[in-house]
Amino acid sequence: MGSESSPKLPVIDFNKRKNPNNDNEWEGVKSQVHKALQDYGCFEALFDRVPLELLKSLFVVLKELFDLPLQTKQLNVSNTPFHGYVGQYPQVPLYESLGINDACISHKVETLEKTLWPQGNPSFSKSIQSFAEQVSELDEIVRKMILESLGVEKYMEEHMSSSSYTVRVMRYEGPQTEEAKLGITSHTDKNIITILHQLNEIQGLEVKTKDGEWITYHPLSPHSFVVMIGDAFHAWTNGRVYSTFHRVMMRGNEARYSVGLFSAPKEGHIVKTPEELVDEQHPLLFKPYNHQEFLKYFYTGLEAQTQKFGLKTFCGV
Ligand SMILES: O=C(O)CCC(=O)C(=O)O
Ligand SMILES: [Fe+2]
Repeated sequence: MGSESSPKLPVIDFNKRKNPNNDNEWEGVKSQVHKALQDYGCFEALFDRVPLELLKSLFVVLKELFDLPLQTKQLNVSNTPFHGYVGQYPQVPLYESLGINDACISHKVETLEKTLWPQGNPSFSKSIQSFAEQVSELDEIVRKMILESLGVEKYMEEHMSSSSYTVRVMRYEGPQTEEAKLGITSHTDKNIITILHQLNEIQGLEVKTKDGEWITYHPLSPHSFVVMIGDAFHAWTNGRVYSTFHRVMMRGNEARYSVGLFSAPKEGHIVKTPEELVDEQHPLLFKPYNHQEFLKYFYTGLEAQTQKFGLKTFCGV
């Protein structure tokens, strides 16, 4: 099958300054964002406010990080499941990742830097923090556009202040064969919004459409990011935006490196759908739930092993 007939993710250009004061420009992009997140739960964003030099230095420092001894990487622990060092799983032997919680807060990132490199590695803290700061602009724009599209922008401040940012860095070993091997199992993200960037030329991310077809992501530009809805935003919007299943499939000899910014409800926060989003046509889908408790339930039970939509079993109405 030629690439022309292959399905593609919607592409949305954020490169002109998207400013709420320029109504036409903002409204045009907003309706594209709303449609893409309703239909696909994700899109490819062209977003050039993250300098290429920063992405290059991030790539260099991530190679150094994953080359550290396993015992050193395992020093990055977290109370929240799937937020510290993750790897060495027999089901996904190619996968390794490391989470940097509160990635916009300098002393938190610097503490992790000193844990991983007691002699220091300022390039790590600098590039992680700059990435988080710059990409969080896009996260905020997308969240504002969705709240406005749904007529619930009055919740914007509360929505932003009840969430925090984690950066997660990923490495997928090349399987040394052209036969596709699982990099990461098909899953929906559990957080609010995920913004992913592939740091080298190695493809692998695949997104499942509502029709069950897998779309392979081929970034159009070095400024491409994938913006993806997580379960917490799906629940909060009462299903108006869709959290999509995705996975990584690896081929060939070379390792794939990617990085993501994950906005998520703060520890202890209860995700509760605003009453304005519940009516006869849109009955409540999920009862209010504690995000942290859901993560514990999901990652300690059998749910994580299956392809089921765990939030439904946890708090579906
Ligand atoms: O590496 C990627 O492109 C995808 C990673 C991913 O799906 C995740 O970390 O949740
Ligand atoms: Fe994911």
